[in-house]
Amino acid sequence: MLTVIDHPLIKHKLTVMRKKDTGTKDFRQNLDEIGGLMVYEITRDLPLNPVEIETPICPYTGYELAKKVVIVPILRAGLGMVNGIQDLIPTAKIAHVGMYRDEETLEPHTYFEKYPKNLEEAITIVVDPMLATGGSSVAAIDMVKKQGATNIKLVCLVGAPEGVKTVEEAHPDVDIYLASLDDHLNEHGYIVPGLGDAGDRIFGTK
Ligand SMILES: O=P(O)(O)OC[C@H]1O[C@H](OP(=O)(O)OP(=O)(O)O)[C@H](O)[C@@H]1O
Ligand SMILES: O=c1cc[nH]c(=O)[nH]1
Ligand SMILES: [Mg+2]
Repeated sequence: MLTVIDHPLIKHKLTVMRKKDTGTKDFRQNLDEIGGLMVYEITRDLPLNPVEIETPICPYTGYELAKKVVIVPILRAGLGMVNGIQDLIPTAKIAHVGMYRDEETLEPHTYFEKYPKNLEEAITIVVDPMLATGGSSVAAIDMVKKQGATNIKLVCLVGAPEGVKTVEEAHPDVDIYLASLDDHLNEHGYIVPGLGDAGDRIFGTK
């Protein structure tokens, strides 16, 4: 299922990121902040266990998260979303999936993967600012499923309808969250209106 998170703060910050004159520092900071704001929506259905505690006044049955959360950034650009999410879920473990998209074929190529143990028991949150053709996200979800992950969420900033369709068809069990569903892909596979190359803008490589 696709959820587009509709929030004035996210819209404001995403507009700053879309501006071509926004520099690396502000781009990164706004991405970080949007990651944090998206967490509320992403975590709305996290299961809880009851836990017995003592307040200063009396015994109380409270709650704690029932499952481990694993964040899986798709390198490089996905790294820009990790801090904002981890700030709110400090116990989250981080996996890494390194992937680049071939500029001609638009096919994803994997160059790194590293996971924490027991993904099958975790809530796995795959993050990448850009969902364009969907090739990278589908490949990353294939990889975490191979590691045993069953409860998977895909969190992107900007998505194209083409990419959403591709992920939905390949992985109908995965919930997709976006800050914006954009219009289309151009002839180079870039999202329109989009925000350009997220990795280059985060790391200042262009
Ligand atoms: O949906 P897709 O068509 O697969 O495109 C999206 C992918 O492209 C970008 O990564 P890129 O290959 O530029 O690598 P980078 O993060 O290192 O810049 C982006 O961060 C996604 O991972
Ligand atoms: O628009 C796009 C498409 C793929 N990757 C990006 O960084 N931006
Ligand atoms: Mg890039």
